[in-house]
Amino acid sequence: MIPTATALAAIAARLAEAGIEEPRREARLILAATQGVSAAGLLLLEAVDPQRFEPLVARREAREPLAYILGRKEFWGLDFAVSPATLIPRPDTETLVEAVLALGITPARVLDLGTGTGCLLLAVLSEFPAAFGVGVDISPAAAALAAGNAKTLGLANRAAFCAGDWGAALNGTFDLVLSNPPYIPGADIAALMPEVARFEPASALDGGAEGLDAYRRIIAALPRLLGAEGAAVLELGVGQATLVTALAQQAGFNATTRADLGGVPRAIILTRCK
Ligand SMILES: C[S@@+](CC[C@H](N)C(=O)[O-])C[C@H]1O[C@@H](n2cnc3c(N)ncnc32)[C@H](O)[C@@H]1O
Repeated sequence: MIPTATALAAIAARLAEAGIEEPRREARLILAATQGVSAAGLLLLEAVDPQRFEPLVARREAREPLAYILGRKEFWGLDFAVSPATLIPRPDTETLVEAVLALGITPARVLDLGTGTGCLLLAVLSEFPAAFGVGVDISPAAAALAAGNAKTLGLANRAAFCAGDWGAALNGTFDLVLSNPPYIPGADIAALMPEVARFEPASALDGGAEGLDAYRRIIAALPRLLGAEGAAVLELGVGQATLVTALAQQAGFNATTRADLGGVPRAIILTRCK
């Protein structure tokens, strides 16, 4: 055992050396998780066991994302299990939940294409207690992860998850279609931070040559999947608002955008042109 303060300082120094942006905060989170206490509880621990934290610190030094190491990530105030099968939920994606709430509708049937952890669908279901949702992902492991999250969050009776290629296997229409598709141009992925480029799956990131492949597929499916009064809310990558708006308008949709906290148009809201 070593004194907690000594361990904290040593871990933070190693993480800083590895280029981690918030080394002390992450050191605290790793220590707390491995000693089985909360971050506040760590203050009361006089000594910690290095054997427990060492393997996790080594993984983080190698730039594996903290969320994969701890296996959890918060989104919209809800706790999600995460795994390398899919993207780690991002705060920017909460802009889509805000956009849904701003629509002023009460959706009964919600579809989430590329559901990943299920974070978007489950956050929206948590806001609409009478809604039922379907989440689809090309990765069976992601669909299973999302189903587990629905169960943990007490939403399993209102959510179904399946593996599939966007909406290809689905029949029927939805009041709300959500998607945070892969939208990074393929050639840009290698230059992203190591946590993303080396650890998050290409299937969750790679949007093809211009980053627009998934939008083309999803927008083409919307006329069939969206009810007459329905709305689709899709996440946008930086600088994609104009191009995705053009794709949506060509397909017969009105498009508006909503900015994230950084002022970037992050969500595009599509409704049928009347
Ligand atoms: C950017 S991630 C978003 C995950 C989650 N919705 C979120 O917001 O954190 C994109 C997701 O789309 C899934 N995906 C990629 N291609 C797909 C396809 N053809 N059909 C269905 N899902 C697909 C990926 O496996 C990944 O989970």
